[in-house]
Amino acid sequence: MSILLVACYDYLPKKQLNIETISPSRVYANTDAREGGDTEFEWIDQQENAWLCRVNGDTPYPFCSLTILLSPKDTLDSVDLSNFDDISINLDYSGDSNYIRFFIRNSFQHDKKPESSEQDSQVIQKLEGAKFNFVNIETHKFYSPVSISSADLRVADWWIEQFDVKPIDTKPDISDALAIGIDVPFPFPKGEHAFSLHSISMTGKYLSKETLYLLISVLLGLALISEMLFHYINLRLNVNTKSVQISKLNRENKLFKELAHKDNLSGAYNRQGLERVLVELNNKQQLDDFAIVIIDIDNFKQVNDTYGHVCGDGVICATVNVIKDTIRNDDVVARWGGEEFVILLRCDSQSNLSKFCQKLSTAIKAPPYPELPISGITASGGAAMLKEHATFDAAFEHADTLLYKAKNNGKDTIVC
Ligand SMILES: Nc1nc2c(ncn2[C@@H]2O[C@H](COP(=O)(O)OP(=O)(O)OP(=O)(O)O)[C@@H](O)[C@H]2O)c(=O)[nH]1
Repeated sequence: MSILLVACYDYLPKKQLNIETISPSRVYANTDAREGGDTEFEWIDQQENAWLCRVNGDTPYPFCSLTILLSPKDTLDSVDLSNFDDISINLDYSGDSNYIRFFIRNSFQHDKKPESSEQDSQVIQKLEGAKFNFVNIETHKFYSPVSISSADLRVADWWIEQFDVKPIDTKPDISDALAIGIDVPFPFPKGEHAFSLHSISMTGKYLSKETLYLLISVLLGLALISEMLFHYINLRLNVNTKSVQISKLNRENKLFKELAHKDNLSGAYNRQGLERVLVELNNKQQLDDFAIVIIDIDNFKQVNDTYGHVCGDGVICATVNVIKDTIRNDDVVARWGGEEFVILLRCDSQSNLSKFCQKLSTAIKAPPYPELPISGITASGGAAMLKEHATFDAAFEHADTLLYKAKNNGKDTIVC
């Protein structure tokens, strides 16, 4: 798109300015008669913008011009013509000059006020010091409308000398134009010179090449920034979605891990769960603060056989609930298998362990199963302080031995 715009720059639509040439309020004739010369200006037909300059030959530097103000005489506002690069002049000329001079007068601030006589009109006073941009055009070209480029304009040497203009200000400038005009450059041949001005128009690009390049650069920059912004927002959204997915996966992972460590039926830890707890306690070097209690429900086969497996399952769950209600938060209960449970109990002395065993035995026996068609559930168990054994396995074996002892001694007791 940008390349296309640059390539087609010359074919882009142009703006046009038609100079109003016949309004009496804008047209203004000037001759050397103002300075005592004898050159004469005469309208042939003012409506048709046709005039005559008569050079009588007694004035060393004769001049006779038609100046067209770009705004009415009373305001004399300036117009920016710098964006117009083509000037078309449709003029008929008859006379002996080889050149016609086209000029544009541009506002100029002089350090010193230009000299002008008291009698000079305000217009002349304002135009007096205006920069004189001009181009000489060969008269034979005027058989048809002549097109000139504003780049061909130069600043008149006489104007530079007359006002002692600094070099920096000697470049052509039509950005603040007050008037345009037609006259004959030096040497102005003696005799009659007839002019008939049909039209003057100027055309120019709406955008200068520099502005177009700047605009394209800005647009490309904006497009680039938008693109980057779009990708950034997309990326952020993706990251957000991914982090939501990751935290969901983490939650699910945690849940699955939890489930993998729990017994489906009773909700107590399973063997893997107990092992994990043991590893954690071992890492924290807290194992010695605990005791192990192994519990086995008495005559459970009979429960199953009498009331069915569903009832047996209920007894398992109820027993876990009783154990959970008896232990503290720091303690852990795991289903070791069948109707056998392992409790890790935070306990600092053998006497406290005995008290707990007694309490648990009573709690299991104390018909806590209103929803089940049975009562009189008892359990046997064995318990050991971990700190009194070299390893957990050794303590487990000892507790297991005590459990068997309890079973053999008539059940319904936890030995420690
Ligand atoms: N309902 C149910 N029964 C189970 C489950 N796991 C094991 N059992 C049963 O539990 C019974 C255990 O019987 P035994 O090992 O003879 O023990 P017991 O009848 O309690 O005898 P003592 O331990 O000597 O008091 C077996 O019949 C198993 O089938 C379970 O998850 N649910």
